[in-house]
Amino acid sequence: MSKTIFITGATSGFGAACAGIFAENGHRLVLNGRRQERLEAIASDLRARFGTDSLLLPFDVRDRAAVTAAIESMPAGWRDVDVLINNAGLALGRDLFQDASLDDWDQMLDTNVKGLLYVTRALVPRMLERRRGHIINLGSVAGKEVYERGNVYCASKFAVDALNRSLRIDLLAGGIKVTGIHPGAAETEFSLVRFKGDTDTAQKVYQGFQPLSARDVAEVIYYTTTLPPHVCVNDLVLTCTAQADAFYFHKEPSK
Ligand SMILES: NC(=O)C1=CN([C@@H]2O[C@H](COP(=O)(O)OP(=O)(O)OC[C@H]3O[C@@H](n4cnc5c(N)ncnc54)[C@H](OP(=O)(O)O)[C@@H]3O)[C@@H](O)[C@H]2O)C=CC1
Ligand SMILES: O=CCS(=O)(=O)O
Repeated sequence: MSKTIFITGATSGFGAACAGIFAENGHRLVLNGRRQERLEAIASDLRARFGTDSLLLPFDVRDRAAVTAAIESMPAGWRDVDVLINNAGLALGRDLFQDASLDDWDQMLDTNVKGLLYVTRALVPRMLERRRGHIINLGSVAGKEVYERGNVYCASKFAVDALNRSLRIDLLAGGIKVTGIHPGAAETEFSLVRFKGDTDTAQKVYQGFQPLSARDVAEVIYYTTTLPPHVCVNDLVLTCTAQADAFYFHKEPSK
């Protein structure tokens, strides 16, 4: 049965890979991100390859009024969202607490925590009316353990972890599934964003080991949506084989 899958941050990385895997499997998509031209290119590619129907909602998840207006503007036939993937997010900087930028902190907390809350709060009432829905929130290994210079990014992902647990309790009687997905290092645009366009520094993050790909993460997310209605993956940490936790990697020296 075709489901409606709402993906935030679908212009890149995990979000774009999720769009691809759900399209391949016959589902229709509500795609969000700030870069409208990328959303259009992804939707057009998926329509050509799989005949996928997509509704594009290009808004900034930090803008509460824009989130509400976009979700209220969804045509009637699109409002029954079966799976919400709260994926939009970012890290900015890798600085000691005392050196870090307050603007970076604001952007991380506003996107990773408040953006997730705004989108979820707008979609949950209809899920509860239908007694059906699956909310999948992208946390991180950084939301399970803190690391040096991770301070506010880690805090934002610990907040996601807390919200997963809290939502699961509050929505329990409504029959809504809540899944936390916590990837380790994955090569996407994440490090390029974190290091503000410094490609050398971004590439060094992934040297000496094979990181997860966006597709690896999307396949695991997709799997959690294929289980019977009475089965929910509550919390899932996935790393590449060369990563044990937020700190420990096995890296081969560069040749
Ligand atoms: N890559 C990694 O190693 C890991 C990443 N994560 C988390 O996974 C999620 C996806 O990251 P990843 O795919 O790697 O990174 P990317 O940078 O490749 O993708 C991030 C996506 O988020 C969107 N986004 C960022 N800010 C906003 C905003 N204010 N409003 C709407 N969309 C926004 C971007 O779209 P646009 O710029 O067009 O708005 C983009 O589509 C993030 O939450 C990240 O923290 C977790 C663990 C590991
Ligand atoms: O969330 C992303 C992974 S890491 O950079 O914090 O290890």
